[in-house]
Amino acid sequence: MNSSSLELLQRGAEELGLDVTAQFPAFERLFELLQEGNSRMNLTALKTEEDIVLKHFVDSLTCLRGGYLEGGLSVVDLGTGAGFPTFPLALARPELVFIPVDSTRKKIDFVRETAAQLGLQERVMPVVGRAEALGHLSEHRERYDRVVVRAVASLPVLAELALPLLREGGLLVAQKGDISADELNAGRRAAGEVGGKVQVVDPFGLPILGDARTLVIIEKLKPTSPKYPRREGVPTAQPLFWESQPKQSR
Ligand SMILES: C[S@@+](CC[C@H](N)C(=O)[O-])C[C@H]1O[C@@H](n2cnc3c(N)ncnc32)[C@H](O)[C@@H]1O
Repeated sequence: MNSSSLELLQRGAEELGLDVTAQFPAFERLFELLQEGNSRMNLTALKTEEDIVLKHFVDSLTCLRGGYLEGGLSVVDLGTGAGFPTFPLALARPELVFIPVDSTRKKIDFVRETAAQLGLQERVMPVVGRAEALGHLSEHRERYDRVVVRAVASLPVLAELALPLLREGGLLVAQKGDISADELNAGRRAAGEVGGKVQVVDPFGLPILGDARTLVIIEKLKPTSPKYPRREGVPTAQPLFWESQPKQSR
């Protein structure tokens, strides 16, 4: 990465109250591995250094707003893709343990290899699978402190997929774009249905670029009914309380 990209990374991080200068070599290695991986498979549509720095690295770091990811927590990254937001968060917060989850095996293989290359294999432990299935397995159900999610689905879908994985008192940290009142309303009702409550809605601008983002925090208040998550594909095809809406990833 060139020096202006590193400067952008630090400027973006500073806007979030972070100093990532000590992690520059690791971010540079992550950038290289992403480019190598992208030449073998389609990992990300973002190709320029500036886009990757701002729209992947800094964008992922915004999940740290509000301090909901602090302390020695276990954090599921649901629908991690090429490892976002896991990698930037794991580099910035050495006390967190991540369980990146994705239904696509080749993406999880990439995340596992990248974690090893970055020396993060002790606290980045990827799992291949669909949230609909993992949410019913005793080794994953109601086990985790946090679920973090970026660019995967609408809020009611995220509530149904994530809340079963959280222990009581755990939090879903959903990083969204500009969320509509209808989506938020459906998300609130869905959260209630699966044992949670929307506690915080925090709209903000992506550092440097200003693109609209919203951090939505849902707290798990009581056990999720065993009927959730519904079987594979149903949460997305028929989102709770929002059935007429189109599929959405941000
Ligand atoms: C648009 S990508 C976003 C990836 C990453 N979070 C990011 O911000 O770059 C969505 C990812 O979620 C995964 N995904 C979607 N639904 C899923 C589910 N029900 N269970 C597990 N993974 C899922 C997809 O395979 C895909 O890799």
